[in-house]
Amino acid sequence: MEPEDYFMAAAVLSARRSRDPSTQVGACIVNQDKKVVGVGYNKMPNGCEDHMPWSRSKVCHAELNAILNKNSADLKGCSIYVTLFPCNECAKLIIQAGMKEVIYLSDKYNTSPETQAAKLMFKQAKIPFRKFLPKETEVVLQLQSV
Ligand SMILES: Nc1ccn([C@H]2C[C@H](O)[C@@H](COP(=O)(O)O)O2)c(=O)n1
Ligand SMILES: [Zn+2]
Repeated sequence: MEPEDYFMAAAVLSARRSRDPSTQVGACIVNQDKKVVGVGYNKMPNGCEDHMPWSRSKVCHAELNAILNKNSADLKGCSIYVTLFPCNECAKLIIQAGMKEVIYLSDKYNTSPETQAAKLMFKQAKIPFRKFLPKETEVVLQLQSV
């Protein structure tokens, strides 16, 4: 499997863990040695999921969780693979973490103020973003041994 397909597949698989009834988002952070250093998905804060109804305003975004789940000292020069274009709040985190590029699958909220603001900040911070173009369009996982 091509490395980039693997990294986006990791983001897609991570998104499968989200309990968001409407949009499941995954993120996978990769360092300059092409090693995965953090993955995450959108979820309610730890310990809150069973006590509060799902709320968009309280959810921790996939990018935030991937950053907080990092297994390296810092994320400078890393790439982030996301299944949905980052919002303005996540864009700030990505910029401040020193990441070097954003690769996204969906841009379904392209016209929203949050996405427009995120794009403006990435441009000003000179962080390129590009739509993911897969080599393989489908990954089949067999989890049962035969
Ligand atoms: N870059 C993003 C954008 C959104 N999310 C999360 C936040 C919500 O859980 C969901 C969006 O819900 P919708 O407005 O489609 O009902 O996705 C994220 O984690 N990262
Ligand atoms: Zn966000």
